[in-house]
Amino acid sequence: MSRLIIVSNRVSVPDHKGAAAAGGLAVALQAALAERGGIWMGWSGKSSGEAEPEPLEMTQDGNITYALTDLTQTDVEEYYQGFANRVLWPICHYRLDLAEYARKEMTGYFRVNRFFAHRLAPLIEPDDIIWVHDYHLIPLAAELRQMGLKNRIGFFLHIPWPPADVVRAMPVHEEIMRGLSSYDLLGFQTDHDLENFAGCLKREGMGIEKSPGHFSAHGHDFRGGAYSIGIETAAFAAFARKAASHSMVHKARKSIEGRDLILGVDRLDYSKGITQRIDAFERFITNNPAHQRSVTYLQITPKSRSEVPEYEAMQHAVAEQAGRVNGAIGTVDWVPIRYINRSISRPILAGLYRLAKVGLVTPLRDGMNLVAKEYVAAQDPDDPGVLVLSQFAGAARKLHGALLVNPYDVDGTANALARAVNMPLQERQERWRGMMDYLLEHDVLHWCETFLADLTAK
Ligand SMILES: O=P(O)(O)OC[C@H]1O[C@H](O[C@H]2O[C@H](CO)[C@@H](O)[C@H](O)[C@H]2O)[C@H](O)[C@@H](O)[C@@H]1O
Ligand SMILES: O=c1ccn([C@@H]2O[C@H](COP(=O)(O)OP(=O)(O)O)[C@@H](O)[C@H]2O)c(=O)[nH]1
Repeated sequence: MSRLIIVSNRVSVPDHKGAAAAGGLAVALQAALAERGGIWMGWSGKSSGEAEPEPLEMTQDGNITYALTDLTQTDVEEYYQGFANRVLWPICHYRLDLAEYARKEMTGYFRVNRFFAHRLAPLIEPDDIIWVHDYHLIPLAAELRQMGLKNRIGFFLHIPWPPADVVRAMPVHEEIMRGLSSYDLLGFQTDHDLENFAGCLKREGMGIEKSPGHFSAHGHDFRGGAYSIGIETAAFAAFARKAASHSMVHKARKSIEGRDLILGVDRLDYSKGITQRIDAFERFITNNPAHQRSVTYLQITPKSRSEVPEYEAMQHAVAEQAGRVNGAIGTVDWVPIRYINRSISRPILAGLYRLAKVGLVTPLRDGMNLVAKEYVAAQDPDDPGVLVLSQFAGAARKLHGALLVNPYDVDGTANALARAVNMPLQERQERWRGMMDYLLEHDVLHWCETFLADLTAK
């Protein structure tokens, strides 16, 4: 078997203390590499100031070698906080209104990709398979090819890919499309993202789809496919069973005093639809006064990308909104919303998911959303909760047992909440069983193996 080299901006080096992981990509890649072993290269998350970063820091943990690089402060600002998270992220989440395009940051983005290529190249042997992840590193294959590399190189996009008219709003869309076209295999989360990509190539006259999933563009033939990322379903379910005895989960159960728990878990990100969700919860209580005091809504929202202005502004907006709603609908003996701004470790999270009668996952747009899958995996088969899920999350393409909502429709989400808390046991079990069977079969290993089988197929 060829050696696997994974490259992603975010790398999660295990600290063996159960520390919370930094989002779904890190969680999934850790699980995928643990099985097969290989090298995982990426950013350390640290800045070297304006000094040239030290050579790669290599760490061995089990069968995984981690290769981390620092970035200069200018690189962090232009590449990560700038072009990746103020242009590509909003554009790919259909938020043209939030995209802040600056030529300097675009130059920094391409410069850091070249820097990654130069640091990675000495590690690569001729038989290695290279798998690049996410929007931070789109130009990496083109850079490696320029250096003469002949290896198979695949790319997986963890976030949505929007339709041509949205992509075209980005001044450097042609360079980005050319970068994507340099890979041997492009993986998207859903069939919709793949269709959008094919539409972009066609609209721009940049390339053609010769047959389903086989493209030709910029003089290069490559393949594209939809590969829904999964979780470690069986392991996560086992986690959740054990978590009931965790003291923190025990305290949480005691503190809700027999009320139904509605749970939201998201990085503090405008794509997650948290403000619309709080509105929907308020509407649910206003329309269903019988549920006053009978539910508690716990929203766990670790801060994310705080140096990016749009994220900083959100911190104030959500905290203020949660406070306002608690003031408006709370009573002397009932606090309707518990809003937490800290990251919770996954073993505890698993226990909280299992405790929750409703998993409320309502992003305005999301590549996949692993929280939705973890919520399902954590349920008690004898008394499962209900997943209320945005139709705009990638997860909604496959989790047919969820109550699907349009997160922009506050009344619709409020009605779904009412339906979820009142759902009879038999319907909950039927809905859950179908989703759990799907997740057991399509776990993170299945995702990894199908992608790599396609990447290595000639
Ligand atoms: O690395 P950060 O800037 O702290 O952000 C965390 C991650 O957010 C995004 O996650 C995406 O990947 C998940 C797994 O495929 C998917 O379920 C989710 O819908 C996506 O939003 C981002 O794409 C990652 O690169 C970040 O590491
Ligand atoms: O306090 C928290 C909040 C989230 N997560 C994990 O972060 C990931 C979030 O992934 P998702 O795909 O839902 O969204 P992303 O943050 O990657 O956009 C999931 O595995 C969560 O279990 C966590 O460990 N602690």
